[in-house]
Amino acid sequence: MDPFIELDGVEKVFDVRRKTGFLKRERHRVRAVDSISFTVARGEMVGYIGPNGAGKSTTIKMLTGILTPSGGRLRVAGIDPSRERTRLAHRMGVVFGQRTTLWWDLPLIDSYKLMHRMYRIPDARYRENLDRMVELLDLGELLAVPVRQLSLGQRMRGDIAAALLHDPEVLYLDEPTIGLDVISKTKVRDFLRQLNAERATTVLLTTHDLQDIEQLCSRVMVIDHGRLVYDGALAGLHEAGESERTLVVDLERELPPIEAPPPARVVRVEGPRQWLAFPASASAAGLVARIAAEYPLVDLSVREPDIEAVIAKMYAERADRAVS
Ligand SMILES: Nc1ncnc2c1ncn2[C@@H]1O[C@H](COP(=O)(O)OP(=O)(O)OP(=O)(O)O)[C@@H](O)[C@H]1O
Repeated sequence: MDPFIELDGVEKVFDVRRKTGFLKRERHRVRAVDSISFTVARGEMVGYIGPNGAGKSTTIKMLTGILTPSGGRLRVAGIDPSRERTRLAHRMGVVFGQRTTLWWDLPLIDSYKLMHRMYRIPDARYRENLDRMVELLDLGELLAVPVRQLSLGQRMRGDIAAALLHDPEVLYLDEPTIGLDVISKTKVRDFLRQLNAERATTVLLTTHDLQDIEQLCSRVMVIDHGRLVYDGALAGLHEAGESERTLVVDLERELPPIEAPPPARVVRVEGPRQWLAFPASASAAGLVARIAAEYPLVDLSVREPDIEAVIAKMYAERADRAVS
């Protein structure tokens, strides 16, 4: 593996002053990122998720060199971002879903022309990249439109193109699909998939929309209270979250709750239909055989745990542990 992004025990502590009385201020420290270590290989597309205030944006700001870590070691392409931010700027692209890097009053194309000069992109490369972005992100008719007149989805596509005109090796995306309609989301996701496949651009993606992760990332990192609590395949989150699957059983008639072998248990009864929860890691076969032998079974289906529920459960369990 060629580690492109490397974090080793990285920390970020903010000193915050809080007003506690008329003239009284109290200082306290917020540990926004708490000893995080991970590596991302060149060409990987990784999801970086966590609840509000978990430390995602702080991590991205350190990766881009906007913030300096309070401790630990951080390198991107072998470069310390906070020390050599300008050198790294030519090799990375950043898109913040809630902010734009485009000039509000100018037509989209003028922002691109300004970036062409700012990043000193060679003419041929600029033209080639621009043509490609215009085609893939469907920007043709938007180039002459002032940015403030673009819809959110159009502006987001415009911002993604802007972040990629200089051919960065790594792209940081902070909520790239926030507020977009389904069609725009699909366009953005299709484009990112293609970019990653064709150019092997390394992508770190922060999102609250788990479909972004499901459709784009084979690896996901979960951060909570500044700590990395999971790093692995999306599918593995089910086990990490100790989630449950549901067996939906249709009986011939309304009956009292099925007596299932624990930990399986009936969680809902509606007429002849009953819902049984059982651990996602267990096989359904034994449970199904037992119910079929003892009850007048008409039909059944197994429902996989919904990934959002798994993650919500994971956060809730960690919060419980922190309190107890
Ligand atoms: N400049 C700052 N000064 C003081 N505290 C800060 C600063 N920036 C972030 N924090 C605090 O650090 C913690 C992590 O914030 P961060 O913005 O990184 O979270 P996040 O995971 O990106 O959240 P969200 O999903 O809401 O954007 C929060 O408690 C936040 O209040």
